[in-house]
Amino acid sequence: MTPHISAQPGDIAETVLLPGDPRRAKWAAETFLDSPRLVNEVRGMFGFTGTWKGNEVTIHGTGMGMPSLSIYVNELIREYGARTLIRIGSAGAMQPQVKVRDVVLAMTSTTLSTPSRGILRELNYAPCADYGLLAAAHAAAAAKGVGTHVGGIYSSDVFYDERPDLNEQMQRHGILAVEMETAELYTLAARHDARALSVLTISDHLLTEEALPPEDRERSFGDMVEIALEAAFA
Ligand SMILES: O=P(O)(O)O[C@H]1O[C@H](CO)[C@@H](O)[C@H]1O
Ligand SMILES: O=c1cc[nH]c(=O)[nH]1
Repeated sequence: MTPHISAQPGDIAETVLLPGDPRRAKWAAETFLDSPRLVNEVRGMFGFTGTWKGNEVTIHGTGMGMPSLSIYVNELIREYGARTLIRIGSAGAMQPQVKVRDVVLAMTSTTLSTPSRGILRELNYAPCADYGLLAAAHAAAAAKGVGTHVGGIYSSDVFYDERPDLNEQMQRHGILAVEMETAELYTLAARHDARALSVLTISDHLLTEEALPPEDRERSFGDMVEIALEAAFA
């Protein structure tokens, strides 16, 4: 038990899928896992453990933003032994070829800062995905025929951005999409010798200003859940 997770030792699988939204965790567990059982609900942050094709999987919310994700990922890795951590998140497209509902596999993530800045100090550390997970997710996405993009994303500390000049530079440098957690997830996984990947679905478009409603973000991104599960056990 930790300050934020009430699961008993053994209740959390080595493979953990990590949506920001705890209600996406509930939906994904009830939709894709066999025999899902609630293992955490401290602060309303749901975690469920079940099986997928006979493999044990936990799906646990992280909340929004890197400080919140950092709490859950530290506890999942250090106290519960999680070894494969795959974020299943929503993101805003930053390039015209990236469409709403496309999938983005984050190879790396640019940031202004992460909670790890305190230990990395002046180092511009480049967080990167686990290559095996990335390659397996790409193969799974291709087999599904989902519109998929692989490349760099931006992990922001704010949803309501007030730096259009920075977005312009990132668009110029090929950043595919913006979300709020991946840079810290990859940094923590590297520090603890775990595997990590972010599989994202585009929910908003910064150029066209399209935006999906909350219920779609919670309950309709099934392709990314299946891609994450297939990658985890490839
Ligand atoms: O849909 P989730 O996984 O929460 O991800 C994205 O959505 C939230 C903002 O609406 C941020 O957490 C961002 O990273
Ligand atoms: O535009 C968006 C969409 C999802 N998540 C973000 O952080 N930004």
